[in-house]
Amino acid sequence: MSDINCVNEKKCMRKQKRAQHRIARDMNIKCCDESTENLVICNAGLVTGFKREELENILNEITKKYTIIMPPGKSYCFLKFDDKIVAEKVYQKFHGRNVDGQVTPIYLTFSQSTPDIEEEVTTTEFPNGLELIEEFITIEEESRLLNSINWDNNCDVSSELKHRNVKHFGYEFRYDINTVDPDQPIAPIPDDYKFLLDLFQKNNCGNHNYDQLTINRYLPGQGIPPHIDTHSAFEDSILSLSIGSECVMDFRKDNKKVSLHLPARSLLIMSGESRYSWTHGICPRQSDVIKIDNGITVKERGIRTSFTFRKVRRGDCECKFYEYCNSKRNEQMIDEVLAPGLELSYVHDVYEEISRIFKIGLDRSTGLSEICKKKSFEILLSDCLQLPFKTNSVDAIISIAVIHHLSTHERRQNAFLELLRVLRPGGRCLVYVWAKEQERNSKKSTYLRSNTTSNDSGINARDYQKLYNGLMLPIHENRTNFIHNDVLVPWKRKGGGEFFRYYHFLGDHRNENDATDMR
Ligand SMILES: O=C(O)CCC(=O)C(=O)O
Ligand SMILES: [Fe+2]
Repeated sequence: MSDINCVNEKKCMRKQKRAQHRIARDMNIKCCDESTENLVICNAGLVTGFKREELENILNEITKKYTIIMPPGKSYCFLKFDDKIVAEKVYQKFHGRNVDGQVTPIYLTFSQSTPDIEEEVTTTEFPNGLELIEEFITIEEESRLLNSINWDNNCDVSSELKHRNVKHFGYEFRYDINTVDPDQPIAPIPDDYKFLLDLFQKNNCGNHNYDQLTINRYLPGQGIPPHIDTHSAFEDSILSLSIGSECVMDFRKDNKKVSLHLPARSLLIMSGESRYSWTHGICPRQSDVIKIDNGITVKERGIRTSFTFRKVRRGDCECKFYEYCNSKRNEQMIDEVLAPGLELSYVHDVYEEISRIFKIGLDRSTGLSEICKKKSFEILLSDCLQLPFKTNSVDAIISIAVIHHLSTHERRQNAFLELLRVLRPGGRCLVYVWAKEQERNSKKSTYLRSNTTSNDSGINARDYQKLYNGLMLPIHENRTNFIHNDVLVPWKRKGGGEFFRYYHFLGDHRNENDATDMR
């Protein structure tokens, strides 16, 4: 320990609160003011350069029995002790104080749990289904390909993204919605590139009828965020030919990371597990560390151009990697056993919690009903699956923003049936739900238009998954297109922090339609 110096208490609390919200959002871990056997160091982690050994030295002064969990890429870390008395001791001794290895005081908070993750392990073993063919094309072919691209030609479907330039052939891959429209072909893959398609066939490079090509050009310092190419957009087997310069591409799954050196003229084949459940990305750096025969070295990056060939999918993805799949597979993961718990935690509890801000309401939430009662409004506490009305007894019903909170097709259908049951013959009903599609006649909805920050990162919501009873749900990025049918939508609180509400977006024309499916 060096220079024990307790800092301003208010500042400590402010930092603590901010970190608590971040940890709840990132890890779904609730921090608390009462003591538990878990602690979070809010502002020191692998990203801030905090070393496990330094932390061990500090903790060893108090106890030898603890577990340190340092999530990769995070500026905080977790400590687990055998009992809360020890955790309290550690809190008292270190919260708001300077410790060795950190330039600023560290802030601690208790938490209800610790993440169930291991640290990132770098391996050299290729993910299943990943293959790299070096010298796939000749130097002459490489320069022919490079010369064939005219980046100033705006006739092609091209765009200058924040991170790189791209051109598309066959179909446009829309980075804002992470998908292609299979019904809107664009200029086909140019004849100049047909020799590549023949080479793929000759070398048995996965799916042979590639009909979509994206050319990416990366300047030194540019990259592509980690992502999985949208399952519903493309078939299995995605090929990427590197030309002009080499680079290192990182593959990640769970806590595993594989950094793969892609030499110029090499062909990368991603299929099966590596295509469906590992992310791939290129870190925006000026240079890469690569292995050579007699050790490792640093290679400055040049301009790398990649030709990515894919086959546009028609119909649903049938992969077995459900938790990464945006085709209607998410739906299958939510069954009648999980549904009530999911809706309780991520719909009803949220509305109970926020009911204070509503002025009127007719709801399942006791909080909202209380407010109405106090204002002398007529109010019924009820569940949309069991309406407290006689059959054929109601003239008109308005159901606003309710049915999209039910998490299975059957439950949504039952809600519609329940509305129909109570409605008298000739009665009228208006149902209002969130739609998956947010564009009409190529015009974006107000919801999308009110987004002030562009989202051309190529990252899709899948990158923000949240674990619930073994169920993975993507966290939606507000004011962007809905990529998945089942998501958690964050509700930002004015004072910081957020609630997550479960939503099922209806109306995706390729998926079920809960209302019209009823016969
Ligand atoms: O540049 C590459 O090799 C990969 C490009 C890519 O992953 C993509 O466009 O989805
Ligand atoms: Fe990709």
